Amino acid sequence: MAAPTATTTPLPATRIAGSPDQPVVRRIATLLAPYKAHLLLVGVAVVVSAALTSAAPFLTRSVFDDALFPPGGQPDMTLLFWLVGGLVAIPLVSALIGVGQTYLTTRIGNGAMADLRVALFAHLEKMELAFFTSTRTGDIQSRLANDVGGVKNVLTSTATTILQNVVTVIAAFVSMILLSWQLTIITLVLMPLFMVIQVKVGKRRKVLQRRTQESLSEMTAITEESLGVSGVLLAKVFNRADAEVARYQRENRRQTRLQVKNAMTGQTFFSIVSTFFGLTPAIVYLVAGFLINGGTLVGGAVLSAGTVVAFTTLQSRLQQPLVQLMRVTLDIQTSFALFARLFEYLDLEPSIQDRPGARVLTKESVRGEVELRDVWFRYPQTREASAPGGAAASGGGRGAGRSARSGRGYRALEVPMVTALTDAAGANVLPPTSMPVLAAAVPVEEASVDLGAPEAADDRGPLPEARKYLDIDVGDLSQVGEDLDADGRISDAEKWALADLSLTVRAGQLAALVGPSGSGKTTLTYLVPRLHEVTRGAVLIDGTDVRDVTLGSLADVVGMVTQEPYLFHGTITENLRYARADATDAEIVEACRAANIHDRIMSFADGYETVTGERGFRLSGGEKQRLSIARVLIKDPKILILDEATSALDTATERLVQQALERAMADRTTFAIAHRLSTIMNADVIFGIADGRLVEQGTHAELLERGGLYARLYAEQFGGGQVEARLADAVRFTDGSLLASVQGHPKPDIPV
Ligand SMILES: Nc1ncnc2c1ncn2[C@@H]1O[C@H](COP(=O)(O)OP(=O)(O)OP(=O)(O)O)[C@@H](O)[C@H]1O
Repeated sequence: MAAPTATTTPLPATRIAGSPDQPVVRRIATLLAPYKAHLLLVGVAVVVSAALTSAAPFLTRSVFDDALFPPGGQPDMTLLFWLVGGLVAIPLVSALIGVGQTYLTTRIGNGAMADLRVALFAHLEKMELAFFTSTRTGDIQSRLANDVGGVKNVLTSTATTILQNVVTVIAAFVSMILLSWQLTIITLVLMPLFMVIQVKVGKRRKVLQRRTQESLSEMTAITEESLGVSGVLLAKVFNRADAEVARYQRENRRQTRLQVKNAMTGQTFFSIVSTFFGLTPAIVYLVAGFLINGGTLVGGAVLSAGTVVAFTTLQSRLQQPLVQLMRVTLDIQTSFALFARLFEYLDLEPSIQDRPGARVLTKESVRGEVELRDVWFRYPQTREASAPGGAAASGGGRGAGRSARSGRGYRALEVPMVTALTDAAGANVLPPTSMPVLAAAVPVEEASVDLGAPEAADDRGPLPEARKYLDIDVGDLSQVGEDLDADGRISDAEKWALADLSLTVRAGQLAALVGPSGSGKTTLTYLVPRLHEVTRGAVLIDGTDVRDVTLGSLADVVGMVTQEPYLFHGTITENLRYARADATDAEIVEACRAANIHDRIMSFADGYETVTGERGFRLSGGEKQRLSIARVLIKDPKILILDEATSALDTATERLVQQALERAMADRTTFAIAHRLSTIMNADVIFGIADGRLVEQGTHAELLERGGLYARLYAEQFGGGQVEARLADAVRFTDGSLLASVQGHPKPDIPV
């Protein structure tokens, strides 16, 4: 079968990134739409207080021209009382309105911000796994925290500030024209120039803001990577703490520089504007003198002392809102950079989601047969939400690689266990449909599996004939795929993680996946719960394409015990109830007993209420594995995917984990990425995977007889049947004996 053309999920055209500001404005408006009523109230408050503020200068004029210095000569005290009363009432009422207005705007702003944050969080939860393996956690966190926080001001007060100031400016402007249009022209003559400069400053600030946020992202990412338990451990082990500090310091300096630049951009401009407004009253007095002297007032209007005083009062009142308006406009322009970053994430289309009309898979109705039919899969290209800076994926930090591929210890090949599974459903499950495909594609002989020669026997300690298989060179095994390249099946340009793969596991069977490191075993298992989506072909459960059922119901049916079990910071009970919120205490204890972890839990001072610590770091690898097995038992899925990961276990806990796994595998379809000989021997079917292809399948006996990939792996990894499993601190032999090792190398002189 020819390799299908690659179909990577394209990044949907971002409607916001790089587009003009207009769509952003509309989206911000959408964000504020639920708060229409509040906004209306704020509008009323703004107009009322602006009207009151604008009325004040007219009262002032009357104080001078009608009450204090009336044409008749004597002050009019009654009128003066009324006018002073008005002048006192205006600031009082304005202050009260101000309190209400602040309450409303704070509610609107914080509410909209919370909505945005939740929308972002919910959207990110829907993103496919591949997005997270290629995006740094710190970048995601930074957008949720720093960027959303950055737009807070815009959402909280900007709309009101604009409205308030626009109304004030308009009212003051109208009043000024009413008082003297000539003087008004003097005051506003430089405004157009100011506006042009302001737009330019805004553009510069926007660029700076984007860079500042990217730098903040980088800082968050560094913190997240370096100050997490794993990061600290890594830094300590490699003595890189100083280097980590230097990295953080460098980014901090950049951040400081950007912040200062950001703050200083436009300051000169604002100083000039303020100076101009400060000088205006003096200019007004001078021009007033010329106007009065030259008799140039149109229509014989009189420029009274009161008018001049009222005008300069208004003019000085105009200054503040005008400057504020300019600053706010600048803030908005700047905040667009933040909104754009946020909307970029919101616009990312999850590449794996429910199809319209997808049906619900009920646990009760599922038998658990799993078929992979002509499956081709390649990892999608990294999606970068943020082009400049590339913090999303390309960041040169050490985390980029780490998050893209979780680090794993050495392992030449994997093999399973299970003694309790006595399913008699037939050992070889090669379905008639896939048989020809397999035969035509990669019969094991054709795959030219070159596993390299076992190391020469030496005489280091006991069981020399077994020991020679313990130091397999992973590189040798990884060459398998290159042979396929030579056959032209997988070209260099199109490196498929899985290619032309068909297999079936019947309900209740145990299927062991074996093959060299990087051959695609994990990838294959991830296709079943749709953590990754097949590029071509299909994965079927009981004959139903997994794409035709809802993701939620699929997750209910498929359970996983991964290599590095994840526990969140919380109590043991909370971690276990994550599988099923309504699990009773009795069910939890029962699952823990079955997973061989109950007694250990009870030995902790706080028992089931023991806090597991960040990512369960307070627990040993074996304890975490058993807890994660208990968790999957509580979930009770029909299909189980498990990675035995024996290399993380020590001799003391390995047996406990093995027993727990045996119980977990019973009565359900199981895909085991097998690391134990007993699992392989007990498997109903063994699938040999090399370079993303199924190169052979059958039972242990069949595959041994065939003398292909499995036979070689069996000889080298399992010492031809003498090695049961490789553990963190020893090698366990099938006869029960142990050989202590350091980093996988036998140390016969260390007694176990
Ligand atoms: N998220 C990813 N993005 C790109 N490539 C990936 C990703 N995860 C795995 N790969 C690649 O896909 C191939 C198969 O990897 P996979 O983890 O499935 O192998 P494996 O057989 O489970 O290996 P191991 O036994 O070491 O766990 C490898 O070449 C690996 O580098």
